[in-house]
Amino acid sequence: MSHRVAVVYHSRHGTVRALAALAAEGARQAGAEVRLLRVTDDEPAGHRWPEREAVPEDVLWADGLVLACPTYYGNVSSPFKRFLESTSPLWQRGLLADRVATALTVSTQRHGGREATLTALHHTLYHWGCWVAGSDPADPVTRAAGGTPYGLAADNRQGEPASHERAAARALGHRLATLTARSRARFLVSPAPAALPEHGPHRPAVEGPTDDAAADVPAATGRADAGAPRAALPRDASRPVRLAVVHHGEEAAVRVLAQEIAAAARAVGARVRLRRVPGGSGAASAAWLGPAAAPATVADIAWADAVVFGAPVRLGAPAAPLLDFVQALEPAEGGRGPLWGKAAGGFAVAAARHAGCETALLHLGHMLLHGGAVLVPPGYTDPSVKAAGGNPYGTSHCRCEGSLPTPQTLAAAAHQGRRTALAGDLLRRAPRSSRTVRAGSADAGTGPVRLVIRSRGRSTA
Ligand SMILES: Cc1cc2nc3c(=O)[nH]c(=O)nc-3n(C[C@H](O)[C@H](O)[C@H](O)COP(=O)(O)O)c2cc1C
Repeated sequence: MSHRVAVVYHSRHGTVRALAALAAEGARQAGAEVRLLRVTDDEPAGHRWPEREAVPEDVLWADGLVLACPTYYGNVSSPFKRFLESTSPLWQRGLLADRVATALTVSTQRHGGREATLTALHHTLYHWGCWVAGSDPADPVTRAAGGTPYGLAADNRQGEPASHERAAARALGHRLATLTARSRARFLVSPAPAALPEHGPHRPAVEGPTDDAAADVPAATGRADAGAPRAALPRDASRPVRLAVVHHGEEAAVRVLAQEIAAAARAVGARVRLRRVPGGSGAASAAWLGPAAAPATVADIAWADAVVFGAPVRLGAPAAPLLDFVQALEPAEGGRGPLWGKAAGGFAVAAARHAGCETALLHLGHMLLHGGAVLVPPGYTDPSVKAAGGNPYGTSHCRCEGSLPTPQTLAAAAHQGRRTALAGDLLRRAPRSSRTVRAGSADAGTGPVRLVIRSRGRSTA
């Protein structure tokens, strides 16, 4: 059974529809089974396009999604937003997570809110727990179509897109379907969450200078691996998945979150490099945190299959040294940089509850899309996310809750570490015929290695 892509569009005058149809064509060329579906316009005199009306169950059916709508006042058009909101009962049951998804929009003014619309569509996808892919920044058709890596942003041409936009739409559908095929090589396999650690002075979850040389040795004293399986990742014949955890900031909260993410990924079988971006004015490190991680290099990102970045929040964005480091990953024009095609995400530490953790993580996400990464946000894919304050964009801690992350936030960080490693492992593999692994089957594991097999709510309807 091939992978399934739903292309859902709203279009009043036909331009979005034309591009959506081309994205569907590109997805089919990449081997996907495709549904092209419309959201009905609310203009009584508007067109009634012939495609079937989308229903929430189409999202359930799909492994991959292209969300396509016009830009209205710098935002998602209201009929399309209504469709997104109609999925709420499925979202509440956690059934929309782990689709690979991308976005497409059209506006009349070149700078009239297209990027705002694309990123607004991403926000919904983060809440669903989907993986967010943009257009390929290394593909010449992306540059020819205006260069946004957030999806496709095209001119309003009354139903007749220009040839460079047609090519970009096809390429977007093709890329989405290719990534989707990888993502569903198997259902995601998540380890059972470890018991919440006790609050108090944090014992480093990853000890000493951490690098891949030590990475095959499970963390001996860490809390993140307590009760977690030792070999939960579906093993590739060649090597385990590699995760780089790159943080800036010496303060305890940042370091502890980075260590927790690293240890949790290591506990499910990933090789991990915990790295630090030096510079700036961070609070001094506490001695009990152990030696500082080695400085991050571009080679660490090139080595990794998945990356989690973290930093303190400064003025609503990640602190400048981390931004500098991510900027340095930008490839030469037309090339693929070290982030390209990899699973990526972030965590943030702010001074106050609403002082920029969300904006910092969204900002980081934009940068990662410029590198061609696939964003793997936590969404609400684990109870720990809501217990930690419910940030679906990445793990976040505010110093108003203490200098150290709460046990709930540590659990959310551990979940993000496992999830990002698992996604990285799937994305690095070539598509292959998949075997459905069902909860409760022998494949689900027995004894001390207990796996939670989470079906993605894939519908056969
Ligand atoms: C209510 C409304 C709001 C709009 N807001 C914007 C806008 O913020 N920026 C812009 O450039 N175009 C704006 N437009 C123009 C639409 O983006 C354009 O008509 C649409 O993308 C065409 O797509 P379609 O051919 O698929 O209907 C707006 C149009 C309407 C009807």
